[in-house]
Amino acid sequence: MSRCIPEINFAPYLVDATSLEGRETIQAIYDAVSSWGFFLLTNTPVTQNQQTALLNSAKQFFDLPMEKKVALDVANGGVAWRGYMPLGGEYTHGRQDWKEGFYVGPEHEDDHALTGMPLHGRNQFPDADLPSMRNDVLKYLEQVSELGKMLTEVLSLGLKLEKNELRRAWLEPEPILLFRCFKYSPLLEATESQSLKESFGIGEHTDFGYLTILKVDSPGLQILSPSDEWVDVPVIENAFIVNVGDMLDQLTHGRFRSRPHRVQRPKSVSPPRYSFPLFFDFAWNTKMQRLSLDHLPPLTAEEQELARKRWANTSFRKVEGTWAQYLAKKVQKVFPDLNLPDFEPNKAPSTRFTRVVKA
Ligand SMILES: O=C(O)CCC(=O)C(=O)O
Ligand SMILES: [Fe+2]
Repeated sequence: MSRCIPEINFAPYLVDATSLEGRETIQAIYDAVSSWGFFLLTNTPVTQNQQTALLNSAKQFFDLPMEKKVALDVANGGVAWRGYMPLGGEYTHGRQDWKEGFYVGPEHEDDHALTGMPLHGRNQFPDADLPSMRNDVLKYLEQVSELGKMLTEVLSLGLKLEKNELRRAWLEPEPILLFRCFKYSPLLEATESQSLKESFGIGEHTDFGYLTILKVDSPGLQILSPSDEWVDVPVIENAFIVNVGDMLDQLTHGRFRSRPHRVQRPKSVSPPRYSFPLFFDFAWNTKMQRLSLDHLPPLTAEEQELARKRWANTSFRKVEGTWAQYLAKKVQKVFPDLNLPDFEPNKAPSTRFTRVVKA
């Protein structure tokens, strides 16, 4: 097994999914998610212009004076969970992450059927100070979300299902999108305490849901290889890092792997690092049911044992109920004072601990 994360060219699939090269692309993605749980994807339809506009907007946002940013604090956005996340505001396994964030979702009108539910509602953009940011970010989100839908078709085909099967089952009427802009500031050798110097941008974790589609501007992301070694993910301009979340691992009986990763802080002499994960998730009311994959060769005993070990580290016990129930449980951790409806059946495997916000 190579020590490098698989790098996959998406172009042949886009040109003709049924050609030999198109089918090889589907197989390469299937192999990557079944081993590393991660891959680098080049030549996607997400335009270079949109990626540059997003990066520039995010840089300008994080450069705004602090009072402008805290005016958009996620705490003011309520359960929509949108806005500015200050430095040190999030924890992974009880340790403070060292990054600032800006959280975005699709802009839901007040009459949207799910407005008022967790993760739905309006964004908090700095419209007065950075009037172009709203459009730059939302357009990018739209394009990457389209990419997520295409990748869902690829996974469907890879699992020898109908092209539209997973899209219909998982993403209708619309996927849940949790989009984040992160800024990781370099270490300040002179002033920081030893424990802070040893901290991560984001500590070791697995992602929670379906699929993460990540853009980064510089190195820092490390993933645990199939042979359990930490390896650096190289930076390829305009490429995306795609990875499997815990729920996708579960739904595929461990055929696709949700794997640990972490982010190192930039060295003291480096510029800040920016990254843009889109947590591309199942639609709100999607029923959580393991796929019926009996038409595929069964997993080997070793693969099954690896899956069992992955899940042993989570609080996953049952796959049942709707995706909303898992998400609400996660949001409830952030907003414990909220009286959410009965979301009991699932013990969400929330590996990321977030700041508590008093309602
Ligand atoms: O910043 C990165 O490169 C990765 C971020 C990440 O793993 C996450 O937000 O879950
Ligand atoms: Fe992650």
